[in-house]
Amino acid sequence: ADSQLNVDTADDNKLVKPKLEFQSLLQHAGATKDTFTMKEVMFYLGQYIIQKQLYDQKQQHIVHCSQDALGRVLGVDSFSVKEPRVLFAMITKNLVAIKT
Ligand SMILES: COc1nc(N(C)C)ncc1-n1nc2c(c1C(C)C)[C@H](c1ccc(C#N)cc1)N(c1cc(Cl)c[nH]c1=O)C2=O
Repeated sequence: ADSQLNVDTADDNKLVKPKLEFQSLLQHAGATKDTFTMKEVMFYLGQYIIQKQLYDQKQQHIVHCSQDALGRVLGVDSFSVKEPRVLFAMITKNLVAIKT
């Protein structure tokens, strides 16, 4: 099944399909389609975080999302943008690799 294919976060030619709640979050950030490259996913999520000012005013690499759909989707109350492995692990749980 598709969800068994591991989402290749490095290969920007691979397309991924966000699961339902994640899809609506990306649309909130301006996305108008339902399949993305990983770079596009990170771009829209980044826009979402900046637009909703979810970052910590003091330590701006910390994102607080416990009161936001982002926290429900990623399954954490906060995270640091400086931890790529942790970030990609949380995000890829919400994506399905598209067979191409
Ligand atoms: C709080 O963050 C920031 N705050 C500020 N202020 C001035 C307050 N300026 C820049 C950033 N910032 N730094 C990084 C990112 C951002 C914005 C776009 C959220 C992106 C990023 C991080 C997390 C997600 C998710 N969910 C999506 C994209 N990012 C990335 C991290 C990784 Cl691992 C891959 N690609 C990225 O763009 C960074 O390193």
